[in-house]
Amino acid sequence: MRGFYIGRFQPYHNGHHRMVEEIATEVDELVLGIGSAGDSHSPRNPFTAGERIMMVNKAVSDFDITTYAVPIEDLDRNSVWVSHVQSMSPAFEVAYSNNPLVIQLFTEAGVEVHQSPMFNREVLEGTEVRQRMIEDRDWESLVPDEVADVVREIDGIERLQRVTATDGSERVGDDDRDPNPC
Ligand SMILES: Nc1ncnc2c1ncn2[C@@H]1O[C@H](COP(=O)(O)OP(=O)(O)OP(=O)(O)O)[C@@H](O)[C@H]1O
Ligand SMILES: NC(=O)c1ccc[n+]([C@@H]2O[C@H](COP(=O)(O)O)[C@@H](O)[C@H]2O)c1
Repeated sequence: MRGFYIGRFQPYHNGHHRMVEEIATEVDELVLGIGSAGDSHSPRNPFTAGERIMMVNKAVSDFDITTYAVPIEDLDRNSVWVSHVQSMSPAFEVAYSNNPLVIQLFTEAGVEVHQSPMFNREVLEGTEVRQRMIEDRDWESLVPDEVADVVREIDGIERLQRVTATDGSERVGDDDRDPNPC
């Protein structure tokens, strides 16, 4: 049986890895959807699809299943997103997600969805990993070694810190202003 698991994987961390470990007991092939594939170089999505494919491929190579990493770009229309995913991915029988919107869209499209427990979510969260990267605190212990190697290879910490920094020109309250005052 072939499964499908999508995430932004910004970066791929030990929570994702535990989830793949569990999924590997249920399927013999797994498609790893690299979500929001067009996004990169921003505080929430610092890494490119290609960089995330490197992280995922290297990290899952020890598991005893066949995996395929497939980049999936976002669409403005949720109602056709599952068809978009299916058009890009090898066919799959079951989708894995803990994301309520993803679960809803797959369920409405008639695709079986399995959820998993959240593993050590207090720290195993992409947001927490990126925050630690920005603050030069220990992030390596939250990701597989292969992912840490990729982040170092691409100078990922320097990039994230730079795209997160402001140039000091913003004023307090700027974000609250109506962009189209009439
Ligand atoms: N610690 C975890 N245990 C189990 N599943 C997780 C864990 N962290 C994320 N997931 C699940 O993996 C999928 C992909 O998650 P995603 O790539 O958005 O990671 P995230 O940690 O939620 O990232 P971010 O904080 O950047 O939004 C989602 O279904 C999410 O619920
Ligand atoms: N309309 C859309 O493009 C659409 C809908 C649902 C999920 N997604 C994507 O699927 C991925 C879901 O992963 P997360 O569980 O990590 O949020 C994200 O990249 C998200 O942007 C996209």
